[in-house]
Amino acid sequence: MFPSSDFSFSPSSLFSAYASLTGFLMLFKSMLHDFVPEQLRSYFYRLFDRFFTPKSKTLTVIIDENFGLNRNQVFDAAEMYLRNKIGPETERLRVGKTPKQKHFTISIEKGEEIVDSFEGSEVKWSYVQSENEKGDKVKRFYELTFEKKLRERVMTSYLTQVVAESEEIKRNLRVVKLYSRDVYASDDDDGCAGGNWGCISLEHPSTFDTLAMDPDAKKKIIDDLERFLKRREFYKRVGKAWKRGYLLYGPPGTGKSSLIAAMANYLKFDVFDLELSSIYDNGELKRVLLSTTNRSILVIEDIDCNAEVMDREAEKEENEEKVRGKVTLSGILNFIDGLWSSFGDERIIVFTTNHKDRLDPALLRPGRMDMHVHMSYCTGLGFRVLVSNYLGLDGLNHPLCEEIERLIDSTEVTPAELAEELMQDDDVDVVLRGVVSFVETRKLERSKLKEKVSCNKDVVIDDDEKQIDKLKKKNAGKRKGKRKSKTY
Ligand SMILES: Nc1ncnc2c1ncn2[C@@H]1O[C@H](COP(=O)(O)OP(=O)(O)OP(=O)(O)O)[C@@H](O)[C@H]1O
Ligand SMILES: [Mg+2]
Repeated sequence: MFPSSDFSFSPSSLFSAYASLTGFLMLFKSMLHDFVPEQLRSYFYRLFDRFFTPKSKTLTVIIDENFGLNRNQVFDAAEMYLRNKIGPETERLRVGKTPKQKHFTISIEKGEEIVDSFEGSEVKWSYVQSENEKGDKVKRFYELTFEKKLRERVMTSYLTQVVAESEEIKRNLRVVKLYSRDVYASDDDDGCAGGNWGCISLEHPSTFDTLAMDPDAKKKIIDDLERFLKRREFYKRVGKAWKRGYLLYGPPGTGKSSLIAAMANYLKFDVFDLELSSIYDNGELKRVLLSTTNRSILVIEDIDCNAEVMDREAEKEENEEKVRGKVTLSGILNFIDGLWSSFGDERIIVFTTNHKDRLDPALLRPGRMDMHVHMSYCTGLGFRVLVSNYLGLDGLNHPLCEEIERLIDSTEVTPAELAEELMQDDDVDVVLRGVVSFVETRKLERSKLKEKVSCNKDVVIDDDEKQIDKLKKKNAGKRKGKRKSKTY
């Protein structure tokens, strides 16, 4: 063992060691200059640099705005990704918005840095903008700096994660479009896919939160949509086109169209609303459908009401001449699961009908429409959603709600009718009394109607009508009186 004092260096010994090393290096350089031919000198200089320049532990990757003649996808992804990573230490930001944008766009200013974490280590982003002598911007790029040991992981996992997250952010910010063949170019049509369709922004406010329907059925639809989105590889593996069909059926005003809007807003998918009566024949149908885009919902409302869509039996009987100039069910089915169905990705097809029983069995065959969703009359639980949306009230907190829920569960009222009632007044008590009288009246009407049907009576029972009238008047009176004296 050496005594510890043998390892200590005095400042003077350090200085003299440094002086001799510097002297040696200068002598080496001058020898190099005098004795080594010029061609070999640069090689020795590089060798010299490599040994004596301190090694950096970090690596910096440059992400240019353009990649060849194209935009660099990683640059665009970084720009989007970093918006959500701006921390309190950032000192300068840029903010902007076009008239059509709903949200502000925030980005970092040149020279600013953003620190992100990846697998427990720091990665540092800085935004650089080079300028020429006149001050014109000539190049924009990001520098991504991280420890060298992370190189493989950053270049694969981290950058993949940046691109994926930026796609998700873009999807959430995207304005959903409603396409129709009846819409022509308007101020609002930027970003329309073109083709045979015009488009406007889908401003429908319906979401799964505002939709009054059985909570289990709602959850089933959301889960189904989620599963569908995640199954790109699955569809490829089993050799099925990546699309999903929903048949929404139920009486008018039960929320079929609202559900479509909720699906579009949830998935951020554009909606292509196809009016079959505007299509001349199967050939045109094919052209029109081929010009729809991926990640979209194709909607054909009231499929049973399209007189031109003949049932298959009738279609078989028609000769070719007659079928030309018509949209046939076969033409549509060919796009659902025939040869033409495999075009495009992430497609959703929705048919709606008020009368499922009138549909051709070919359309109802298992596997054709993947999910049949019954939009039924409002239930007590559905009413709670409406009360919360329209009155901003937790339904359970109002004494009348329990009575209404009970009434609703035992009669047939649509969410549309209840929504209408809930908008009648600003006073919550007045509104809920109105709902009670509306549902009571409906219940009485329904029971009398049923009675008439079951007894096969043609006679309208005067007393019943009077009773309904009386009830209506009484309830209207209740509503007026309520304005003066508040009970709840
Ligand atoms: N389930 C629901 N949840 C919330 N609001 C609803 C619901 N159903 C209907 N409404 C309200 O009623 C209006 C009409 O509903 P919607 O157009 O979705 O019904 P629909 O089933 O498509 O009717 P139709 O068969 O006549 O096309 C909606 O704008 C919404 O305000
Ligand atoms: Mg509808």
